[in-house]
Amino acid sequence: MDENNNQDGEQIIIFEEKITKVNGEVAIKRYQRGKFLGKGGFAKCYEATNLENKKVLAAKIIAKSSLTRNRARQKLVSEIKIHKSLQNSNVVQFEHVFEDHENVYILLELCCNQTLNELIKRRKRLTEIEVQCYVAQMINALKYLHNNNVIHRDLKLGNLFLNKNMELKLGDFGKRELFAELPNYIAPEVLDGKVGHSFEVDVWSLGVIIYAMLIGKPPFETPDVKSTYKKIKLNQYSFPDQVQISDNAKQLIQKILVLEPNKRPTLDEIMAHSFMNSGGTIPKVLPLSTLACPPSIQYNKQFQQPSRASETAQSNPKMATVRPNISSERQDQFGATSGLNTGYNGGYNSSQRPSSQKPQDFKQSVSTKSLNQFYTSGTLQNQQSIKQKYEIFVRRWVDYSSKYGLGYLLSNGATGVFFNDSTKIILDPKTQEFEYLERKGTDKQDAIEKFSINSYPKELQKKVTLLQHFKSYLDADSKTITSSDTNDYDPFQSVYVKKWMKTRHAIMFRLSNKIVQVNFTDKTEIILSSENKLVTYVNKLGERSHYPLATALDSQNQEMAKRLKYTKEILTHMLNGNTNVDIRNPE
Ligand SMILES: Nc1ncnc2c1ncn2[C@@H]1O[C@H](COP(=O)(O)OP(=O)(O)OP(=O)(O)O)[C@@H](O)[C@H]1O
Repeated sequence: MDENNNQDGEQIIIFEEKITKVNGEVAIKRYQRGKFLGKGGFAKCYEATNLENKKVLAAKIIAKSSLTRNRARQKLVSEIKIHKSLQNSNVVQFEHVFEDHENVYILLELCCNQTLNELIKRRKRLTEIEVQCYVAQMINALKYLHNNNVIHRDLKLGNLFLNKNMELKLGDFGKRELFAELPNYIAPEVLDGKVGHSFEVDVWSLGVIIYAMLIGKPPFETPDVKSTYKKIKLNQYSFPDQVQISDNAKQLIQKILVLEPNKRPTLDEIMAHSFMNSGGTIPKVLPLSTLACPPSIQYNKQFQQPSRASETAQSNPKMATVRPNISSERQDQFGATSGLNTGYNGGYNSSQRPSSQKPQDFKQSVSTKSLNQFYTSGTLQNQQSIKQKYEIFVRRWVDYSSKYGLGYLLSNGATGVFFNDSTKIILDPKTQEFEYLERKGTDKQDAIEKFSINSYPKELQKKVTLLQHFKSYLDADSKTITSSDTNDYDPFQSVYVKKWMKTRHAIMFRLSNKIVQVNFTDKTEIILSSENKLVTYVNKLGERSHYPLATALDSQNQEMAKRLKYTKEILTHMLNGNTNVDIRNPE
């Protein structure tokens, strides 16, 4: 591998394949190493661009020094041999292999949306329509493998990749050390060391995967390998009460997870099971937005039986009403933005206040005592104007900063995005006009430009599309938006998130109306209006109370006072530009 610097001083790493022709001439193919994708037992994986045709691939680079053991070499050879022979729309495409004196390079189809393992970590669990979509694709891959007499033997969430179009791709054909890691997905007969175990081991793992996708963790998970073995061998697992899944889903898992291999259903039987086959259609692929959040109600409607589509229970993630006739149309909500795909690391979170916790009327909710104190502090302005400014806060938010930014919905109905490049966008819910804020040069203030959602400069296309996707997600629970919310929208005073930061215990927003809002993980909230010298506290039950800022720290309400102190601390960090702090628990 050669290392060089480009004009900007960035390091460029090139690796080359030398091909010696029959006539002795040497041809060289060059690849530029790109972003690091991950590390396996033997390989480091990077994006790699073929400099001849600019095709971007995944390169698994294996140091020859790690292959000193015969067994490791044999396993690598068998991985390459098997993988090279496979071609299926749901199997990671093997592109090429070559070596130099240092490394072996395996070039594969790039799956830039990571694996289902990262997806589940991010999303916690998936909805049934998503699980059906992934199971249908897994079955397609497994049928192909089994028809070609290949047993994968190492099916797990981490080997199920997602490419830029969100197609599921089964990868990693290099089962090396069987017991190298926690054996969560391994079939009991494999653990027993029974010889001749067959295709049914993959079916078992598929059952474990279905369980893990729906429940959020594998069924036999324990802190140590020995207890997991024991649980698998005794087939000891249960469905937690706190996660609701359909009876069809439970039945399918129970049918698959049986100790006797030949009693497990075949792949065709799984495909014909009522979990996969009870009305509606299964999307061929899922929208990119599902990397961060569940598909919207509108999206799900397209795949439900017409009779079910009108039911209000759609918000229930239990969706077992799909048939296995896969819809041929791509239903990618992000369609136009698929070029935005890059790797994805990190978290997702969202906060939503039940609609019953809509802000109460200012007059009713401020106690007479605190109001008196407030009046005497001499800062009271027109009560109506306070109400308006004071009421604008962040109602819902989605942290997708690992890729794009923070999306949020304000209490006045406006949707905004704080992009990772610090530009901001805020959409007027009534006129469908948006403001785009960008800091230019050395300016201290953001420059504000106004456009309509139907006409804006081409370079804003990705951002507007993202705004719309954030909006459709944040609006998904229509109960949280009422027309009275949008009536609060004041076109002359558009409010947006100016800064935000997250700690282990809270997320903090600083709004352009000088409001600081902190949402704690225990659902309590502080809203600090420096302009009105007012603190609003939302307790764990969603009840709101208001305190004059001057006396709030000494308040009888210890719970609130602690959180206010915490707010002041993070605010100081935020104002000093330290957004990467982790402050002690507010308690
Ligand atoms: N085709 C691909 N596209 C994108 N990322 C990939 C691709 N193949 C592998 N990776 C990523 O590269 C990392 C290393 O891959 P590798 O297959 O070596 O890992 P592994 O399966 O964990 O290792 P092992 O084979 O030792 O179990 C993984 O984190 C994986 O997510």
